[in-house]
Amino acid sequence: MEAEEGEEERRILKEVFGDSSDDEEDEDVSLEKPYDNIINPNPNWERIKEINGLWLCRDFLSLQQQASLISAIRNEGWFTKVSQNQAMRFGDLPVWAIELSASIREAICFSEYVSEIGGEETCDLGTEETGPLPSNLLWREPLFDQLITNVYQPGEGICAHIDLMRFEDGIAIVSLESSCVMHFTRAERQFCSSVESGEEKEDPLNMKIPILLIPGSLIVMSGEARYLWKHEINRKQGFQVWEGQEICQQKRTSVTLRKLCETK
Ligand SMILES: O=C(O)CCC(=O)C(=O)O
Ligand SMILES: [Fe+2]
Repeated sequence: MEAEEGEEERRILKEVFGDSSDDEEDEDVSLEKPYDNIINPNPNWERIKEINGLWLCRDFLSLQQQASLISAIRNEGWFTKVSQNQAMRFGDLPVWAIELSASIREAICFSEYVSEIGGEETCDLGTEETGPLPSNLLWREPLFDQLITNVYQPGEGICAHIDLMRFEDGIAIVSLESSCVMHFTRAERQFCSSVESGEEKEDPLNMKIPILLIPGSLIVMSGEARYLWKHEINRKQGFQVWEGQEICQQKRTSVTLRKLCETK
């Protein structure tokens, strides 16, 4: 069984990177490495303009890093049966998750952000107002001490929710294996009554904001995005639509990193 799994991993790596048997340069694609920590030197961050505190980095992990992260998760042995679809860790995280947290911090603090302040495009280096995480969260220690890995089969998702208050502000989600659309809706939806009919009409601001999470992408939520908006992944027929096309669903894995609130 283990030998079969090793064979399967080699087959996937070969599919992603080609046959590297005689190529010395490719020898660092090692299954032994917990997680390949060479970060993208220039990740592209996108501020989601409708939602304060929501940032998306589509090119956070290279194909190689995604493969080594998937391999590290698989090596944990958490998901040996199809019925196992979630694993949580608190406190001391696996080495690959500590390295992933370090990569998240680096991707945030070494990037330049294009943001719109007063209608003008400006480039800022991770300042409180413009970066994916305010500096008090970015530099806390540890950045994250709680991990959830979720595995979703086609059709499976997660209901609209706000993450529990026992977690601090500043939450990161890394997507792997396949794309999905995550929808954000305001936690307190507002209604206004129509004078004529007495019916409740939804405020136009009560939008549902779709975000495409591709494999290797990272989203970071803080402030309003974390506390005032719910997020959900509805993978029922008709909900996973992007640019007018229903996404072809496959197995998806995600890694959510959070920090537990201090207990008094
Ligand atoms: O799988 C995801 O992308 C989201 C997971 C999530 O929202 C959670 O675990 O709270
Ligand atoms: Fe969540």
